[in-house]
Amino acid sequence: MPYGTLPSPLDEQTWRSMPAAQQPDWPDPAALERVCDELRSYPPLVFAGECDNLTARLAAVARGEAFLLQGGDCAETFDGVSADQIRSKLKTMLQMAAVLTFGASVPVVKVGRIAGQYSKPRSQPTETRDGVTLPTYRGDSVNGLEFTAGARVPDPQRLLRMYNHSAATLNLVRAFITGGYADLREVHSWNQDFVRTSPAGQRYERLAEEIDCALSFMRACGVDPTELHRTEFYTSHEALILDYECAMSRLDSRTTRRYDTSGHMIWIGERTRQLDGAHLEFASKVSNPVGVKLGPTTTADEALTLIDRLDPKRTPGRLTFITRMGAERIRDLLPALVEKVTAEGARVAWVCDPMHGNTFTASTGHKTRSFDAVLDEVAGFFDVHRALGSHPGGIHVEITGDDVTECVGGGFGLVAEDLHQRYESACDPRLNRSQSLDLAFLVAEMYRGRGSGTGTSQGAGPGVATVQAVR
Ligand SMILES: O=C[C@H](O)[C@H](O)COP(=O)(O)O
Ligand SMILES: C=C(OP(=O)(O)O)C(=O)O
Ligand SMILES: [Mn+2]
Repeated sequence: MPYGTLPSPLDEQTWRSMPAAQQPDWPDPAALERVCDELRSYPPLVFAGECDNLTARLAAVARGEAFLLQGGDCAETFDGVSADQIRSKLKTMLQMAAVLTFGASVPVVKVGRIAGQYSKPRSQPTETRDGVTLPTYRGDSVNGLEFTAGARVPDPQRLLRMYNHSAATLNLVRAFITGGYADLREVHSWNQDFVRTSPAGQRYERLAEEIDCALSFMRACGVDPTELHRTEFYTSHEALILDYECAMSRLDSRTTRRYDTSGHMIWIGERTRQLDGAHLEFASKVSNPVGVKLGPTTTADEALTLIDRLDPKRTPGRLTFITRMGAERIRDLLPALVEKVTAEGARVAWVCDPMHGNTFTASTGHKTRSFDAVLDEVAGFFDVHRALGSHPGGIHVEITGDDVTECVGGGFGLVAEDLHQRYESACDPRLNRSQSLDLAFLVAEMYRGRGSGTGTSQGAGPGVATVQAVR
């Protein structure tokens, strides 16, 4: 048994005396407590040793020896837990990783926003439609997306469903990863349903042929690429609902260190990274690799305090800074943070989230993002890190394997008027499969130093009005 009920100093509870932002207003605290007791009795979803392995991989990212691809839905939904949907997400991540590994000649650490990404911080506590005001949707772990008073009441039973849906998802992901689906020799099969219809698919197919040639060459040289049969794939989510994360934390019987066993990596969001807040306190007590989103208001001193609190021993791989400044501001805002953190001697992994600083409302009323702005933020991220000699360590993206129409631009030149066709996200707009692959190719070029790392924002694209920036 990897986990036991070793005596706990109750360290994991210290966050309770601190302000916790973005927590649901559970109507029945006793019902919540019963749910948490039940969660505490459940097996962990991940094993501490796996979290340590991911820390080691992220240490390579921090040292400049690997690249992080972290991606998936903005908000997973319970209805989305089907074999088809899980396969499709995984396939897209594997294709992006193949493009990056081969195109940029760098090991890629694959981390899904998956098997736990069910909780959402929101800008507003309420939402009004046609004169009716209800609490906002906070993710399937908390309330329902349907716009009815009943659905929007927070229900702690949903935390149990989050556990079960995460377990089912993780089970299938593990089966695919270890059972041969993720074998690099399957590089063509991930593309089967896609190649004919899409320029990105066709470009991918050419790359897959090159990979085949490389594998044949290795075999001809007597190198047995059986290592390629399996890959590593890790899970991550925003550690938002602290009652859940706390109930899922366990002491590792090998080391007596505490881990949040709801996922391999957790991150703290832009809205919950207060230095005196409960989220930071909780994260400081668990040994998983931790990410922190850094938005445009982040000061260098805040970044240094985050390092002191979360990574006092300066363990490479423990802390990942996920910057999300917006395409227009990254070149101005990122250098000071990187310079001060570097001067302090901290070895964090720097990762770019080019999604959350580039959200706006289209003329049609849809919350969207422009592919050009996403690309431009990544280009700015590369520009800054290249100029400062630090390592552009990865991307953190909201993507799906489906051909949705949620972000404008990309290979098919989606415009605002297209967005209604397949807008399926429960929260933020995701890059569809073709846009995700396009991005992977362009990032691979930037990594190799050939791409437009000096790009400028090309605006929102035709037919799209920037009505209102969304934080
Ligand atoms: O995913 C991130 C946040 O939950 C999201 O961007 C907030 O969106 P909102 O501004 O619609 O609340
Ligand atoms: C809420 C999110 O991002 P941020 O905290 O950066 O706004 C997210 O990643 O979905
Ligand atoms: Mn999001």
